[in-house]
Amino acid sequence: MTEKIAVLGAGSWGSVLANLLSENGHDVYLWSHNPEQVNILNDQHENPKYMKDFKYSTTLTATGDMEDAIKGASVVLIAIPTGGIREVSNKVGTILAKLNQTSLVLHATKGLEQVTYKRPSEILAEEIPAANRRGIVAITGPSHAEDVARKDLTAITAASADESHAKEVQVLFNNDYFRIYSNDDIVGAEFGSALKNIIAIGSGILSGMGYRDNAKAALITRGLNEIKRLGVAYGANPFTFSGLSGVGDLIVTATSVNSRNWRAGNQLGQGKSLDDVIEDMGMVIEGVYTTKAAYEMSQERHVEMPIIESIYKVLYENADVKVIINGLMQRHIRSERD
Ligand SMILES: NC(=O)C1=CN([C@@H]2O[C@H](COP(=O)(O)OP(=O)(O)OC[C@H]3O[C@@H](n4cnc5c(N)ncnc54)[C@H](OP(=O)(O)O)[C@@H]3O)[C@@H](O)[C@H]2O)C=CC1
Ligand SMILES: O=C(CO)COP(=O)(O)O
Repeated sequence: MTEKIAVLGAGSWGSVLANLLSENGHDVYLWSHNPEQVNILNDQHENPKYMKDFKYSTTLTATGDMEDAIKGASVVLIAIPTGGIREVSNKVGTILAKLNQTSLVLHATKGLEQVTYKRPSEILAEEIPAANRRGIVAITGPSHAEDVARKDLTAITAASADESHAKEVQVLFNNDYFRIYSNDDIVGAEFGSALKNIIAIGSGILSGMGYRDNAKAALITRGLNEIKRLGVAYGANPFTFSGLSGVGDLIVTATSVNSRNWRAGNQLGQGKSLDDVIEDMGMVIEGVYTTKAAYEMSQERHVEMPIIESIYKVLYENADVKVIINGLMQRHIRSERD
């Protein structure tokens, strides 16, 4: 069945998901706050800042008017970085209430809010009145926008406390190259997808310093342990971290040159400053901000996370990476299962 779907956020991920949904036959409105970007998307079917050389479907409509995008949409998908999701969700809530409309709300954001430590779905629940949302679903998992754009085989997770909503999302997105699994543990799915970005930065740092595959495997495996520990302390199901939103997303981000988090780490490992890395990337590096939130959360709940704490010290306290690595390797010896 054809649905009207609003996709909010025309960066790399929002625009590629909108394109996929449009090619799946839905009536898709892609909202951007940048009028110039809207014009180029509608006239030339391109999004040069975010997806160089990619041609979007001619059936996709871009708009700068959020109300126009949302009006009559059964589904609203928010694909905005964590730093902007509260502001955009608040606008969505206001518009839905004004229209007296109830929609299924999805998000594709991977991070934790600064200061509040809230997950994206918690922010949506606070900003969009309950009467105007039928449910909240997180779509997350190993999925570089560049790979989805070229129709590479991709499998991700739709997670919702009410799994029936996640199942609705499966039907909207599934096609012959994009497959969605459902999960009822939205807490675990959001923790896994937020925290993997920190480990991806660490993996990039190691590569930038010349370390190779053994180091990467050690970091990913022990990093996953820390992700799981913090997630479980905040109510996640440990099983979720073995799935697509856990180890799956960790693999794709911590091993790929397509990952902005990995690339940021790689440049840091080669000696570039964090400010220069952020400026040159021109796209969001979620892990930089999530590192701060995760470190503070681990302190609050007394969860031991030596790797994430080390990455925090490198990013925020200008710690010497070689000294940090030495400290990690010389920690007290212990059982793998502790
Ligand atoms: N790229 C990917 O492969 C994937 C990304 N994700 C996640 O999706 C989320 C979005 O990432 P992505 O699309 O890659 O990010 P990008 O940096 O590519 O694009 C971000 C987009 O959001 C817009 N934006 C940011 N803040 C606001 C705001 N307050 N109001 C309106 N628009 C805003 C930006 O506008 P402007 O151009 O004006 O800055 C830009 O269009 C992130 O959490 C990311 O981790 C998840 C899976 C895959
Ligand atoms: O989440 C992603 C892939 O699943 C994208 O990761 P980056 O933001 O590091 O590019």
